[in-house]
Amino acid sequence: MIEATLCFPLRGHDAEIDCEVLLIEKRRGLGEGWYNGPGGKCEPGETPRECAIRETREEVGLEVTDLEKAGELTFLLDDEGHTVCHVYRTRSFDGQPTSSEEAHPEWVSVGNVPYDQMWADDRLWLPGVLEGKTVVGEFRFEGGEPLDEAEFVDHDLEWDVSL
Ligand SMILES: Nc1nc2c([nH]c(=O)n2[C@H]2C[C@H](O)[C@@H](COP(=O)(O)OP(=O)(O)OP(=O)(O)O)O2)c(=O)[nH]1
Repeated sequence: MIEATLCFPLRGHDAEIDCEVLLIEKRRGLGEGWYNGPGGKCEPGETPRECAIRETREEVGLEVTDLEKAGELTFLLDDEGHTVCHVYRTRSFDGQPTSSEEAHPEWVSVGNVPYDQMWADDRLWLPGVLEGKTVVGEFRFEGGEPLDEAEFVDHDLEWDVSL
């Protein structure tokens, strides 16, 4: 199974109207053209936390620290494990988000996340993650590779788990 990560940097107050999340518009690869958090596949020998920090640096030039584990998501494609994705959030970072070949960063109000331009499952778990909850989820897709062209058919979520 592919091991991957997502990191959601947050800034502002906890109240929904004030708080913003750094999303990227993905410019290539899986999920191209959609919004997501910075992240990507783990390299050999790398921990998911190290991967999330590296991917955020490579994609948007931000040095994130104090990552809090917020979720563990398993994506099944045609009943086989395809990707396990480790989800982090953080309020600690240095630098200014900068566009790269892979990603165009954008601060978005957490009440205004463009779920209609994201993976179909994100509206089910990302709001809770941005509110500070933890989640373990399983998401079933059907229709063959690539995952981002398969159909999202079913899910199972457990909240407030210890990760
Ligand atoms: N928000 C969200 N992200 C997902 C879903 N499924 C899924 O693989 N991802 C994430 C995990 C990874 O961060 C990212 C895919 O990895 P990636 O960005 O490295 O993919 P890529 O094909 O561009 O890889 P690369 O060749 O550039 O290394 O998409 C999903 O359903 N929702």
